Amino acid sequence: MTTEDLVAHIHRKQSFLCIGLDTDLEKIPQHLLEEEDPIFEFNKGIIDATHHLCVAYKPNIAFYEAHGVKGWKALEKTIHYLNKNHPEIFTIADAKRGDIGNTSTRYAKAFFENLQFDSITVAPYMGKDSIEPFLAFKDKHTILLALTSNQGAYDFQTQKTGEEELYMKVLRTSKTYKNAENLMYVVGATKASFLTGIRRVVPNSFLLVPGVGAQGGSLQEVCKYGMNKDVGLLVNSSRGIIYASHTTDYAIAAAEKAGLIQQQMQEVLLKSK
Ligand SMILES: O=c1ccn([C@@H]2O[C@H](COP(=O)(O)O)[C@@H](O)[C@H]2O)c(=O)[nH]1
Repeated sequence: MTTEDLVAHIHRKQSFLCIGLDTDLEKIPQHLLEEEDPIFEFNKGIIDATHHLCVAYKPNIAFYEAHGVKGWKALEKTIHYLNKNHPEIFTIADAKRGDIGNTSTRYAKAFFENLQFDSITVAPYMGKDSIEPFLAFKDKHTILLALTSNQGAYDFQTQKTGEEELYMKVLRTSKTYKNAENLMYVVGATKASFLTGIRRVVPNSFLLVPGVGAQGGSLQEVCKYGMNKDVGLLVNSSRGIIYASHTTDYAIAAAEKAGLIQQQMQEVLLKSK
């Protein structure tokens, strides 16, 4: 998917919501455990109820890998279901990969070619030759971890390396990579006050912003400091939406939560006109 397609989709739906499919067998409604593939059934219920309210879905790969072959099959079914029924929706494999170039190429093939995701999250720690193999795929997007939402972000990411903080160095250096136009960045909603500085370095890039909802980040603050002329934001909520109810009405409850966020996003978009 091109960035232009994503921007048009955001304006059409008046939403820049990404719903996280962090599907946990211990949290999904009990009745689904009787299904042959409870993870897929849960995801299908969430997608059917919420697809008109969001522009992206982000399965976190850990929740699938934890179940071995069964989990991987559920992931495969989920991405096929999305691509077949909602091809306009931007899909993010939250896999946080990255390795020496030869290996990164295999990760890229696994998620971009085999599974047909539109994007993947990648850790920047191993540098240029670990990231460029992902960037080589046309109309696929590599979402680099810049400033993450967790407390541990302060251990390394905000520490100075020479003149600037490590996350700033990640932003600035990655802009010099081949096919850098295919880059997006993860910035946690819990770090909204950093967004002004981040926008000085990457004014035009899309930011994937996790951390509203369960982690307490503020949508309003993220929009205030992070929005650009193309909106430039995909704001993710996982648990806050998909576990709004733990019983048979889980999909309706998820749609209600997603609808509230979409309304707030619409208000922001109208005001920014
Ligand atoms: O900095 C980061 C990077 C990734 N995540 C992931 O996003 C979701 C957030 O889930 P919530 O339930 O909305 O808190 C989850 O998959 C994380 O692994 C992040 O939170 N922060």
